[in-house]
Amino acid sequence: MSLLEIRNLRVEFDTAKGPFRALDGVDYTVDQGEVLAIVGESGSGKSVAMLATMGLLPDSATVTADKMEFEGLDLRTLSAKERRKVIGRDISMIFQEPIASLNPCFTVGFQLGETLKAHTGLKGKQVKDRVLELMHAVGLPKPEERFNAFPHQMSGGQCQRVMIAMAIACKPKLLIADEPTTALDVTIQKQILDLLVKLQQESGMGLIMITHDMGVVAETADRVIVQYKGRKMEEADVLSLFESPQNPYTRALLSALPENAKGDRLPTVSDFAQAGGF
Ligand SMILES: Nc1ncnc2c1ncn2[C@@H]1O[C@H](COP(=O)(O)OP(=O)(O)OP(=O)(O)O)[C@@H](O)[C@H]1O
Repeated sequence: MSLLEIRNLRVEFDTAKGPFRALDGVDYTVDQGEVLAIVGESGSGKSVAMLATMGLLPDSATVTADKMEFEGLDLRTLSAKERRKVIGRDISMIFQEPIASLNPCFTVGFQLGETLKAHTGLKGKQVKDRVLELMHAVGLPKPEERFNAFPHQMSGGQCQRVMIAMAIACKPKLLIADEPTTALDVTIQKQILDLLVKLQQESGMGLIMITHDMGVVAETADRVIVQYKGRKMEEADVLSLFESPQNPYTRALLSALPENAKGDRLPTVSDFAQAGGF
C-alpha cells in the first residue's frame, strides 16, 4: 500500500470572475521512504494540490478526487477532529516563508514545545528535553541559548531549521516541503536541502518537495511530477527525466536551465510553448 495515493484530483475556486480550475485531474502517489518532487512554474497548481490534500484550502475551493488515501485512510471523509489527528502529526508541511510561519510573540523553544504538547503525551521537562533534541537534530547551534530566542533574533535559515524541527517533531510519515528554500540565500539553500534529505533518509519518511527549481529536483528527488497549468505533463524517475524528457514542456524547463543555455540569451519556457504545443 502506498503512503499517499490520490487519483484524479480536481480543485476549482469560486472567484469574482466565475469558477477557476486550478487543478485538473492529477494523480499523485508517494511511497514510504520516497522523495517525490512536484515541479512547475508559478501557478501550475503545485501548492493547491498539497493544500487540498491537507484540507487547508479556503471555503471558496471545491475539491474532488476519485481517491485520496493516506495509508489506506480516506482523507475525503475524515471529520475535522479525525483530520487534526493525522495532519500535523502523520503528515506535516513546511512553507516558503519561515519567519512569517513562526509567531513573532513567542520564543522558538516555546513554539516547538506547544507543537509537542498538542500531538504527544509529553509534559514538563520531557517537552524541553525533546525540544533541545530536535533543535540539535536540525543543526541549530547552541540549542540551550536558542531555546529562548524570538524568531526576529534568528536568521531566515535558522527559522527554517526551527520550522523543520516543528514539522518533524511528531515523527511524521510524510513531510510536504513547499518551496522550502526559495526565500533563503543561495548558500543557505543547499544546507537546508541537505538537512531535509538527511532527515528523510534517517527516518524513512516520505517527502514531497514542491519546487520550481530543476536544481532542487536533481539534488533531492527519486521521482518527479512535472505540472503545467493544473495538469500533469510528465512523471518519471529523476534520471530518466533529466536524460530523456518525454514531454515538450519538460524539455523546455530543462533547456531554460542556465547550464543548458546556448547563445547569449537564456531561453524561457514561452520560447518553446508554440512549437511544443502546450
Ligand atoms: N484561494 C484562491 N482563490 C483563487 N485562486 C487561487 C487560490 N489559491 C490559488 N489560486 C490559483 O490557483 C492556481 C495555482 O496556484 P498554486 O499556488 O498552486 O501555484 P503553484 O504552482 O504552487 O505556484 P507558486 O510557486 O507561485 O506557489 C494559480 O493560478 C492561483 O492563482
